[in-house]
Amino acid sequence: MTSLQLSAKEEMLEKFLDAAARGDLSQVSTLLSNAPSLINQTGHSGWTALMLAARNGHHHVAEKLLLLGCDKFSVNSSSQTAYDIATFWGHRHIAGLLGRAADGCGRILPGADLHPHENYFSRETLDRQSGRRTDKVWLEAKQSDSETVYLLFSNLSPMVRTQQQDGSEAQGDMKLCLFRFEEVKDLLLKPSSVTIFLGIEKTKSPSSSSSSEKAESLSEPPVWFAINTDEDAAALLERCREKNCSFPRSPNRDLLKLSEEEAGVVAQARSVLAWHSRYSFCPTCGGATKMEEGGYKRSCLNSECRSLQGVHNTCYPRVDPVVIMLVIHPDGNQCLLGRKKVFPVGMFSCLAGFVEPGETLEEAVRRETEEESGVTVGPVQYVSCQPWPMPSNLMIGCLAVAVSTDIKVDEKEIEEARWFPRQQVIDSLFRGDRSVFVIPPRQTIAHQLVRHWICMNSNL
Ligand SMILES: NC(=O)c1ccc[n+]([C@@H]2O[C@H](COP(=O)([O-])OP(=O)(O)OC[C@H]3O[C@@H](n4cnc5c(N)ncnc54)[C@H](O)[C@@H]3O)[C@@H](O)[C@H]2O)c1
Ligand SMILES: [Mg+2]
Ligand SMILES: [Mg+2]
Ligand SMILES: [Mg+2]
Ligand SMILES: [Zn+2]
Repeated sequence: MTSLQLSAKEEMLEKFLDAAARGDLSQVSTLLSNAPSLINQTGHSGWTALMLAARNGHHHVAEKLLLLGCDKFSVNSSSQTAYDIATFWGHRHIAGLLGRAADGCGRILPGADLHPHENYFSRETLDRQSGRRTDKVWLEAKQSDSETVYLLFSNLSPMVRTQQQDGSEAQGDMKLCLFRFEEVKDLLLKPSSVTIFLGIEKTKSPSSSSSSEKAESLSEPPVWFAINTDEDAAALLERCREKNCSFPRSPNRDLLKLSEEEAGVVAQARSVLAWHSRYSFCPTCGGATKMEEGGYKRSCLNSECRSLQGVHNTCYPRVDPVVIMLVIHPDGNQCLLGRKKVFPVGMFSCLAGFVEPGETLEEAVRRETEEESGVTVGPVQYVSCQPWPMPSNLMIGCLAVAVSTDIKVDEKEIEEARWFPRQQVIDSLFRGDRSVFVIPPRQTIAHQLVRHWICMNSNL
């Protein structure tokens, strides 16, 4: 492609985005009929036409873009969808349009917020195909298929390559190293390796595919597996043809640099691999176990073991539910955030805690808030959840309303907790002001809960 062609394309994109931002429906329609691929493209700011229409309150443009199949879930560099933007700028009619489920679910679940809140670590790019896990013949055939994709984990860390050499922390700076069967087949045979089936790549929407693409899509998309091995890490890195590869040492920080798609795959793979590494022996009798069902089951080898009678949850990968809550002051204008000693300087986050056996989510929110801050909580509302693969938590995000306001922290866990006025939260969240406090990164559900609260009532 020549630079002239490239600039003509760029010019057309600029025109298209500008028309969407101005609400010029006829120009948006004309440009799209000439170049349909413009629909999901972003400009320098990382904003799509839909985001610009949502920002400026152009309902008719947003409606047209949705009708033509644009992706309403894509996010800008601040992780905002068009829905977030419409809500933040107070364009409720557009937020309503974007939040509406196409199949009329709104009638069946009146009053429900049907806009799916997508958190980091939650995007599902693979179809897990759980039915295939018991098909040993199919799994074995797929393991040696030349199209199959392997992720390589060492000490539960995936091999990644870093794009930037300046130690940048930005999301997308890290990419997973992908391997083929030939490159890892020796590892599959090692008794100490654990190989799990992740799923099949999801196919793209068939609506716009040409006939040649349709023929191609008849063959099954690539299958993904993950291997965890205790082979020497330096020798493993030599297997990769890419430069700047490593196994990140600090998952809590480093795994936040992946793209949304790759983070979703890692959330699944790391949690299941961590379960295998922690549950080598049968929790019921202490006997040896064997892996089954593509890595989604471990069965005891002791034929007398009680875990073999009926269904035992010890045989399946564990998930630990954790409630995480943004507690709102009874005046509606302050929220409760706390800090642990281990947090980076100045950082305050939502309170959180493990759900205990025999406890509802609402009770867990009330108990943990009261334990950690001394504040009593009344109504609790679920917002969204986030898999947190360190090693296998499910963070259940809630808003809660306080009925008492005096703070008395549990010093064993929390160093300090405070009520933060809405304006201070806005300054930290949107203006990057670190003078009062620092909010956790946007990949955390804590950040998203705070953002949700601010956007919920904003009419700026
Ligand atoms: N993604 C986010 O935004 C975010 C924010 C805050 C916390 N988190 C995660 O939530 C998790 C729980 O939060 P917390 O530490 O405040 O919980 P918490 O307040 O319940 O306190 C943790 C303590 O509970 C005990 N405990 C009870 N059940 C446990 C279990 N199943 N596993 C481990 N420990 C258990 C341990 O003694 C542990 O030290 C942490 O692991 C943290 O990584 C994520
Ligand atoms: Mg806690
Ligand atoms: Mg606690
Ligand atoms: Mg607890
Ligand atoms: Zn057993």
